[in-house]
Amino acid sequence: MRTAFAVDQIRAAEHALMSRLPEGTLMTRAATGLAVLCGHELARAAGRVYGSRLVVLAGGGDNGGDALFAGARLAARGARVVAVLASARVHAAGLAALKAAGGRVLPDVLAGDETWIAPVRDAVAAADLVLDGLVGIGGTGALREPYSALVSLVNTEAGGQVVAVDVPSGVDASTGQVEGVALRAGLTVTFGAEKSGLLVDPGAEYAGRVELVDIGLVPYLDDPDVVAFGRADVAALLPLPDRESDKYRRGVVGVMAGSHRYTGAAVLAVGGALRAGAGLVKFAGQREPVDQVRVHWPEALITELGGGVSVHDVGRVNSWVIGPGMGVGDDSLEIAREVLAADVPALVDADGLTLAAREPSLLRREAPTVITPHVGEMARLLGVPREHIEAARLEHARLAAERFGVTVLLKGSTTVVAEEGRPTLVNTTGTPFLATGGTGDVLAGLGGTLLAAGLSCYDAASCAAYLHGLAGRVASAGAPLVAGDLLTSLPEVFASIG
Ligand SMILES: NC(=O)C1=CN([C@@H]2O[C@H](COP(=O)(O)OP(=O)(O)OC[C@H]3O[C@@H](n4cnc5c(N)ncnc54)[C@H](OP(=O)(O)O)[C@@H]3O)[C@@H](O)[C@H]2O)[C@@H](O)CC1
Ligand SMILES: [K+]
Repeated sequence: MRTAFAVDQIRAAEHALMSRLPEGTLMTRAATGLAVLCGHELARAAGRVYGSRLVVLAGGGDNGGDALFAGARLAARGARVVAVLASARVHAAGLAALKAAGGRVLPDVLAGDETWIAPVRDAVAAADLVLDGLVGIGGTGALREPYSALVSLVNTEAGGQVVAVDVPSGVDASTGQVEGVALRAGLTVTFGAEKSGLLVDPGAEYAGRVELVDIGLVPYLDDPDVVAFGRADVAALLPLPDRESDKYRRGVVGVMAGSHRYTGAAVLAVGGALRAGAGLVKFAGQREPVDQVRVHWPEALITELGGGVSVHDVGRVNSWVIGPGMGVGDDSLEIAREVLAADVPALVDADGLTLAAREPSLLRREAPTVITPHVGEMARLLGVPREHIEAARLEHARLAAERFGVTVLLKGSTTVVAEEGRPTLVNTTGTPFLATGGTGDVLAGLGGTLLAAGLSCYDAASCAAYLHGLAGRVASAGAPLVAGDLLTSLPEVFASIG
């Protein structure tokens, strides 16, 4: 499991650790680790450290100090290092060390004219490696000049590897938010512990690969702010059938999905539930989706609603999945009320969420509830513009979890699972090719089966996101996928989890 922390947590741990160590120890540890990793990058890119070209961008705080000390170490190994100073108050000892090791300082960025641009651009374009020590966890708000101009220049001109020190400058280390410009790194070398903003888009995208340098902070950290599951975490939670299992013990999933317009949603949601290993799937819906589910999934038990047949006729289930393609009219609302009155865990998706935006009491349930909105649905639920949600995914997922008292799985470029009292989970599997119609229906079915098998909402949502993302990767292999491909990939994905 990867764990990540907010800036105030890092600061508290840093404080506790620093009080036990001679001054400068932590920066030495950080800069040493940074220099080693940069050395590897240079060896890979330029074949060797000796004679390679390095540009160090240094801001006015300790982030710049780390970069200057690391630059000094690489200069001592024969790298040709030039520093660009973005502040009049750069770390004095770091700068002295760099100069003593043979590093040079480029013309004054702060002179107020534009004479610095051409030499800095040439140096950045020719560099095997650019080290971004402009701003780390001390950054607040959008980057100011000249930091933002330097970052834009690196983003457009860098010819070699770009390494961010601790955090890419311009990315909020706690949230991953980017106001204005931020540095696009190929590698981020972070100190002590991962920062939450490195795991969540847009920050995660700017960070590139993340390497952690241990500086002894871990014993001083409290519970993580954000976690990401790995294969072993999912394997430990997934229920595998044993000799004692029968279909009822494995879990019975009720699926209420589809409508005369959207029959495919029902087929995909039922497929997701079956392929996730449900003991039994009971499908309830209108005639058209019923016909389609019957053809595609003879394994499902079917209840056709209407003509005096209601949700109650479905009988006992261990969980409900409700919403994909079910419609948002008054009939659908009535069905949603009946389903969500059941005393079993429920996963509410798609049209079910549109209905809940209309009638929030639908989500006020005694039994546990997972909601699986995409950004547009979340915008409707919370009544905020979708751009705000895209920019601040952690904040809005947590807000919805708190406001509605449910577990939230917010889909998108980074899928996030939020529940009060638990660290927010960030899903690291997936592919942009998953952004296509119907994939959410499969996810809903998958999550519903894990709920029926007895996983908590948090675990079910987190495992479903992980498995779904892996299925997307297997199905796409770098090419477009269709939602049905996920169903074909799921057996391989489950087998690989073991
Ligand atoms: N945690 C640890 O255990 C360890 C931490 N270490 C390192 O310390 C780093 C934190 O150092 P830090 O506290 O000095 O802050 P830092 O990130 O350099 O930023 C402050 C500078 O940025 C500037 N600035 C801010 N916002 C800005 C904006 N929007 N636009 C432009 N400028 C902006 C701000 O300017 P000012 O507001 O003062 O004008 C100031 O000059 C941390 O990330 C890690 O690298 C390691 O050495 C050892 C172990
Ligand atoms: K940085």
